[in-house]
Amino acid sequence: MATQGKVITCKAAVAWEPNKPLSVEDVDVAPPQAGEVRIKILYSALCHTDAYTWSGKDPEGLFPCILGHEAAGIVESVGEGVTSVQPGDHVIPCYQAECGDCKFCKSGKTNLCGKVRSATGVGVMLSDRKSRFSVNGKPIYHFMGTSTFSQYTVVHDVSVAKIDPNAPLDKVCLLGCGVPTGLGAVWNTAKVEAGSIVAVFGLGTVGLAVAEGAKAAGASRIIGIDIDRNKFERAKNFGVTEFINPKEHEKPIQQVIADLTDGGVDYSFECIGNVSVMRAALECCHKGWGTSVIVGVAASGQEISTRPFQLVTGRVWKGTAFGGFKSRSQVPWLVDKYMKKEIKVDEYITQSLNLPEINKAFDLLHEGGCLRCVLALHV
Ligand SMILES: NC(=O)c1ccc[n+]([C@@H]2O[C@H](COP(=O)([O-])OP(=O)(O)OC[C@H]3O[C@@H](n4cnc5c(N)ncnc54)[C@H](O)[C@@H]3O)[C@@H](O)[C@H]2O)c1
Ligand SMILES: N[C@@H](CCC(=O)N[C@@H](CSCO)C(=O)NCC(=O)O)C(=O)O
Ligand SMILES: [Zn+2]
Ligand SMILES: [Zn+2]
Repeated sequence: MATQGKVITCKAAVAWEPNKPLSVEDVDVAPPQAGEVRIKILYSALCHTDAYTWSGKDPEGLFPCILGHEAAGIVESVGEGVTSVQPGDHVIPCYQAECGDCKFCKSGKTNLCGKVRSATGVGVMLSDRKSRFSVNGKPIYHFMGTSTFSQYTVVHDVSVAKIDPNAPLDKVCLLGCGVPTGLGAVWNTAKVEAGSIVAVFGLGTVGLAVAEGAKAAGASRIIGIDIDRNKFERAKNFGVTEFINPKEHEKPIQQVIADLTDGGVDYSFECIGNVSVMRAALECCHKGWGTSVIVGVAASGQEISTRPFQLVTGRVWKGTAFGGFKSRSQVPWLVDKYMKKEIKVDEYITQSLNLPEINKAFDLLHEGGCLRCVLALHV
C-alpha cells in the first residue's frame, strides 16, 4: 500500500464548536498504531446521536471533533499485532466494541465491552491517549471510537466488524447503528414473544426497526405512537398496526393505551429520548409483567421518574445499547440477513448526499420525512 505507515491528508467534516456548521476541510490522519485499524470510509449515514452530541448536550461531547458512527468502508492499513482484519477487507466500524476478553465480554450478560470505552468516551485512542486526527498540527478528538464523517478514520481493532465483501456499502452502513438497535431491542433486550402486544414510542428509524423486529417476532398488535401523524402511513410497511397521536387525546397517553389493550401492553419501547415519554412508556405496560425498554438518548441533566409502585406491581424497566447485539460477532450476521432479504435496510434510506453537503444532511434529519440520509465520502 502506497499510504501504509504514512499520514493521509483527506477531507473530513470537523465540528469545531457545538451547533456551529460543520467545516469540511483537510485533516491529517496518522497511521494506525498497535491494535488499531485505518479505514477508508465509503459511506456514512447520520444518526440523531450525532446531532445530539453536536448540540452540546452530550456530557461526553468534546470539541473540536469528527462525528459519525453509522458507516461502512474498506481497511486501508493495520497497526502492529492486528490479525482480525487486513487491508482490503470490507468492514463496519462499531461504536460498541467487542474484545471477547474483558469482564463484560466474558460475562455472557451484556454486549457492552470495557476494553476501549475509557478512551472512546474522551475522544482518544487507548494506547497513548492521543488522537490520530489533526488540522495544522492541532489535535481533533475522535467520537464514539468511530469518527466516520472522514474519508479515513482510525479505530481500535476490537471495534471493527468484517463483513461480506459483496454487501453494498452504501446500504449496509446503516447496520452500524439505528437498524440493529431497534431490531435488537426487541429480539435481545425485551425478547418479545409471539402474540405479544407492543407499543413503540417514536416512529423514526429506531422505532420503525423496533416495529420490524416485533413483526418478525410474531407480535399480535404493534401500536405506534408519534406526535407527527404523517409517520403512520410509512410505519405500516414496517409492521405498525395501529397509530396513536398523543396530541389528539385529552387523557394521559398511558391511560389511552391501557384502555385500548385491556390493561396495558406486554412490551413498550421509547425511541425518542424524552424522559416524560419514558415514564408514559413504562406506565402503559401491563401490571404484573409488562416490560419497557429505553432506547432513546436523553440529554445530560435529564432524569427519569415514576412511582416505585409501578415496579412493585411487576412492571420492568430496561435499557439497551446497540440493541444488545455483540458487535463484531453479530454485525456480519445482520449483513448476511440483509443479503438474504430477511431484514430491511434500503427502506430506511430516504436521502443520499455527498460529504460537502453534510450540513444540509443535518437539516434534513430534523425534517419529518427523513429517516436516514447516507453520505458518500469519496465523490
Ligand atoms: N440506545 C441506542 O443504542 C441508540 C442507538 C441509536 C439511536 N438511539 C437514540 O434513539 C432515538 C431515536 O432515534 P431516531 O434516529 O429513530 O430518531 P428520530 O428523530 O428519527 O425519531 C424520533 C421520532 O419521535 C417522534 N417524537 C418526538 N417527540 C415525541 C413525543 N413527545 N411523543 C411521541 N413521538 C415523538 C418524532 O416525530 C420522530 O418520528 C434518539 O434519541 C437516538 O439518539 C439510541
Ligand atoms: N455520551 C452519551 C451516551 C449516549 C448513549 O447512550 N449512546 C448509546 C448509543 S447511541 C447510538 O446512536 C450507547 O450505546 N451507549 C452505551 C455506551 O456509550 O457505552 C451521554 O453520556 O449521554
Ligand atoms: Zn446512532
Ligand atoms: Zn470486551
